[in-house]
Amino acid sequence: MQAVSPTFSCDLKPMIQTNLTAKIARYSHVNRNRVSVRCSYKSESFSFPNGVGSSRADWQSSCAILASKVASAENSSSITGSLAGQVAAVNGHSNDSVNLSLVPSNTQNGKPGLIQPLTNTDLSPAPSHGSTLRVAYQGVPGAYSEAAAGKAYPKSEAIPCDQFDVAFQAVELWIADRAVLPVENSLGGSIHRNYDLLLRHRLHIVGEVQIPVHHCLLALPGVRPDCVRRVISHPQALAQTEGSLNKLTPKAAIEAFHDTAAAAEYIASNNLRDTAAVASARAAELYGLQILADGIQDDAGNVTRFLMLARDPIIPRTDRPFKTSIVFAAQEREGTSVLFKVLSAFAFRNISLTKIESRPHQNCPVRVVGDGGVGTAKQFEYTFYVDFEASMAEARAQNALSEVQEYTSFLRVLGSYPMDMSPWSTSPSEDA
Ligand SMILES: O=C(O)C(=O)C[C@]1(C(=O)O)C=C[C@@H](O)C=C1
Repeated sequence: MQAVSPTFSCDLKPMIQTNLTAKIARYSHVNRNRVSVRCSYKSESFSFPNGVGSSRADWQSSCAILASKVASAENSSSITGSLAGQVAAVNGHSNDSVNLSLVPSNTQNGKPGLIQPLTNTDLSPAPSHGSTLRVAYQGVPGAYSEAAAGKAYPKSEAIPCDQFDVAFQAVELWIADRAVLPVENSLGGSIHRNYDLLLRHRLHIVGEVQIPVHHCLLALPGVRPDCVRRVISHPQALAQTEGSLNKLTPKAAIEAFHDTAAAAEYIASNNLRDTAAVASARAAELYGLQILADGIQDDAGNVTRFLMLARDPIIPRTDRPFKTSIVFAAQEREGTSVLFKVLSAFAFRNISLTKIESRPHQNCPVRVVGDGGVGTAKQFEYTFYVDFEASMAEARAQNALSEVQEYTSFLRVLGSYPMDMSPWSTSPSEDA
């Protein structure tokens, strides 16, 4: 074992070690007495003074708890960076309701730098945070997901995460109280990754928000559209502006980026005069870019639907329109008719479906069927995601699901939640 501080010794996987060592070093400086750890990653046996188990999961959660103490000490001594106050309204949502200051920013030459999104090496339970709701979203400030988080939870602290998976984990590990993540766009279609993650994680859908997505083409001040050789953005945003980009920058290469606002920030921080980003007007303002073209989405009514996720479900009600989301896999013996039977269970009860999505079955994506002496047929296996317009508090929804259960090998209710019936800029739900 290698000692890294008087109170901490470990033999860790390098990535964890680097991260933790740096944090411990800083933490020790702040409050040396509260860190006392002895651990070993490879042998999977650890001894923490507070007593942790011996599994890898225990180890990971112990790392998380330890790192949270670091974060806690750091937070109480020196949270500095905040973009709050620098940001303007986006998509009709006033920024005065969204606090963007959670993640401490870097400092560059003594000045506050850019907010760093959470990464999965940062995940650790957060310290007590008072009563402000913390909402994880994927992207950096200026992303549409941040606007969605602000619409869903107007008085919240928005927590940027670098990946969708990190936003899920942030809620599971109590770093955040909610996550707001996109699932579909009216032009680009479904965001499949989030469907897969809904199944992999155990969070509940507690609401939905839809926001109009109004894209701009952004570049450094002084750059003309004909100088643009490359356009970067989130793949969904590029898909939603394909027609406009063909006209505006026909010769430019199109490249995918993590999120729209990160693309804008990348251009600004690297002073790229030949590159433009597809992003929001708020991203232009945040990162000091000019708007070369406004409203470049291929359909004026471009809208993205986001799910609000929490550790606990809400109690379904019947006094307002509710939607329920389920996921299921077919029972093998039901064969190809299972989808028809499931959909009939809703149709007979006059329950409208609003969405159906199929994804490869995570455990068994292909099933080998028969062998008539001419080779082996391979049948693709799916999990189906269905949204229907009814509350789980209604008998017709409960009866439909009892019937669906007969045809399925697996059925999970992802959530029963109020539909977003709001005009664009108001909050859809007080329950969630
Ligand atoms: O990149 C962003 O700004 C996001 O919030 C992500 C995202 C997406 O994943 O679809 C969200 C809404 C828009 O449809 C474009 C991109």
